[in-house]
Amino acid sequence: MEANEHEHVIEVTDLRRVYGGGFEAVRGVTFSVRRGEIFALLGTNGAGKTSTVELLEGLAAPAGGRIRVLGHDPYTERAAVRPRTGVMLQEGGFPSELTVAETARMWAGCVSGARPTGEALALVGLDARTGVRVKQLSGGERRRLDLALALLGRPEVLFLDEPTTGLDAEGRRDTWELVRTLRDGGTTVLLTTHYLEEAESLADRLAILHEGRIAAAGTPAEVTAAQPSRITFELPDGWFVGDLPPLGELGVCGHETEGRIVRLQTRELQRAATRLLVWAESAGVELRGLDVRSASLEEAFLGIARQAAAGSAPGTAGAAADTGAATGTGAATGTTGTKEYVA
Ligand SMILES: Nc1ncnc2c1ncn2[C@@H]1O[C@H](COP(=O)(O)OP(=O)(O)OP(=O)(O)O)[C@@H](O)[C@H]1O
Repeated sequence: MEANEHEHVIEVTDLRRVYGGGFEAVRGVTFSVRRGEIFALLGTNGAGKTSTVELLEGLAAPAGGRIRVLGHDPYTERAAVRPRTGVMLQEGGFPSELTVAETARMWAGCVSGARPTGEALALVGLDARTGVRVKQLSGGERRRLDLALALLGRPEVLFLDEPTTGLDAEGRRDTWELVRTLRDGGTTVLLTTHYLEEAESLADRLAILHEGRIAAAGTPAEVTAAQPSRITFELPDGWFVGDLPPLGELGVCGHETEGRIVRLQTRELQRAATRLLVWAESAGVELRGLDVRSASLEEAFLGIARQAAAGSAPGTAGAAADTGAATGTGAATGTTGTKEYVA
C-alpha cells in the first residue's frame, strides 16, 4: 500500500458522546489511524472505548466533534462507509439454533461481494466446526465466529471490540497472527482491548482512554518510555534501605519498601543497576530475588489508574493521538494505593 500508506482512513476530532440523562462518556477525543495500521484503544472499565468505537461504526450520532472513516461521516453517510468496513461487536447475538455454516451463509447474504463463507471460517480456524450449532460453541469459538463474519466483506477497515475476550492463549495468539496478516494485506484495524500484552504485541499505535479522554498516546514504545524502569530486591536481615548509597547517586528517582523488599524506580536503568550491584558486591550483600526490568505498557496503564485514584487527572487529557509522538503519562512518581514513592 505504498501509495497510500500515510493516508488517514480514520480521523476523529474532538469527539463527544452524551447519553440520555446527560452523562458525557466521550469528552473531546482526537486521533487518527493511517491505512494499514493497527490502532488500539485501551482504557479502564467505563473509560469510553466502546462508546467511541460505536460512533466510528456509525451506530449513533456524536454529540459533538467530527468523524471521517474512509473520507465519509459514518453516521450520515452510512451507505458509503458500511460496505467497506467490518465490525466485530462485543456481543454477536446470532440465532443460537443455526449452525456455524448457516450463520455464515445468512450473514454473507447481507454483504455485497462476500468472500466464500468457507474461506472466512477457515481464516479463524472454524472450518472443522461448520455443522455445529452456535449454542454449542464455546465462548472463544463464538468470538472467532464473530470475527469470521466481520471478515466476510473483505473490509478495508476492521473494527474489533475486545476480539480475544474468552479465547485461550493459543486462540488469542492465532487471532493476533490473523490480524497482523490482515494488516500486512492493507487492512486498517481499530481494536479495543483489556489485554495490555495484546496491545503491546499487536498495535502499531495506541491511545489510553481515561474517563472519556485520551490520557496517553503513541507507539507502545513511546508510551512506555514515559515510565521509569524498576529494580526490585530483598535486603538480608540487618540491612536497611538507608544502608544503600544515596539514591540520587544511584540514579534512582523514587523508592518503595515493603518489609525487606525494596523497589527502586529509575530513568537510568543501566547506571542504577550497575552502581547497585557494585555496591552489593563490595559490601558483601546478597540482593535476593533481584529483578531488573524496563517499564512496560502495564506500568504506563497502571500509572494512569494511580493518578485517577489519587484524584489528579492525567496532564495530557484530550491530547491528539495522530502525531505519532508519545504524550506520556507522567505517572512515574506519586502515590500508589497505600504506598508512597519517595524520591
Ligand atoms: N447506554 C448508556 N447509557 C448511559 N450510560 C452509558 C451507556 N453506555 C455506556 N454508558 C456509560 O458510559 C461510560 C463509558 O462506557 P463504555 O462502555 O464506552 O466504556 P468502555 O471503556 O468500553 O468500558 P469497558 O472496558 O468496561 O467495556 C460508562 O460510564 C458507562 O456506564
